[in-house]
Amino acid sequence: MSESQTAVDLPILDISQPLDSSSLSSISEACKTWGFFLISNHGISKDVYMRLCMLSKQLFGLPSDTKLELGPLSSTKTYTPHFIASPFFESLRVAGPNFFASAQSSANILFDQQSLEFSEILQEYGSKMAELSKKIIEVLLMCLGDGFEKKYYESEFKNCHGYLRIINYTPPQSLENEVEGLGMHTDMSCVTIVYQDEIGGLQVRSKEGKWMDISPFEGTLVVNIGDMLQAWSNEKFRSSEHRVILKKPANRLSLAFFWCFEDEKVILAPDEVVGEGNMKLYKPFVCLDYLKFRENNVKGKFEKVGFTVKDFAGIRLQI
Ligand SMILES: O=C(O)CCC(=O)C(=O)O
Ligand SMILES: [Fe+2]
Repeated sequence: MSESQTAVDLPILDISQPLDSSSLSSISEACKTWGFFLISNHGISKDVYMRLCMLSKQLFGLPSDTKLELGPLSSTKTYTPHFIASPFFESLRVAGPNFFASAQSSANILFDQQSLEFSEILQEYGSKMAELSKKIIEVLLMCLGDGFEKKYYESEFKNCHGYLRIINYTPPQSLENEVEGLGMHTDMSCVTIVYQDEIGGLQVRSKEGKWMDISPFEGTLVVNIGDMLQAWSNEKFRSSEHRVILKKPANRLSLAFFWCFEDEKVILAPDEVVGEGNMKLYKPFVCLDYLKFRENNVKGKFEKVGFTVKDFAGIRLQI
């Protein structure tokens, strides 16, 4: 089957404009069906993106021993080396809200001379992502109900925080079989914003279990719903399984920004979000307890063992 036949057609939200009712309904629908949509006019210039890519490539090009000084066994634990997520995957985590300081502490260990450029650009990118995340949460609250952004933004989402993962996928040796760069998973965040390069390979699993391409689309970023928001919205939004397939013998770079509830938050869908006559699908749970639950399980393998947010806090009907 050709690529175009399996690509999913996602709505594009112009995040710089006030929302009209037709885009609100297409975003609602996409979040329900796919848990994914695209945003345009996001305010990240091509120049900032290119500079960040260049610096990231430099960083991942360093010798393995150097990178390992950042993790996973070192005190910083910001670097995830190959073979943890997959043989092709490596990543660097930069934590907010002070992205500058977080990037600087990694750069100090990696680079001999001070790399101010790296930290400055990450501060710019990270703070822009935090701003976008806030806007996206407001839009999603509007999707859930009239006036809900006023009602719930301050009381529920104001302590959200974000972190960035710069991901490098090294090219596979052979492309004869489909190669997974990152196995099937759901994100634990409220929302994730992904800047994927032109290589492609990000896929979402349909409710029927079919893998669909999320093709790169110039000028847009990919937004997806995570487990925290699936639970908080009582499944009005879907946290979909997704993965990355390596189809080309080329390096792939992506920037994934995760916007999450604070660790101590108790996640519980408000009655009004659940809606009259509907059942609550999740027991209240503490955010950090879910994160720990996921950490203690082997990464990936969602099909085999139950460890989604549904398994953790879902209310099961007695039949
Ligand atoms: O690399 C990508 O395009 C997506 C990465 C992703 O799904 C993740 O890091 O959770
Ligand atoms: Fe993901």
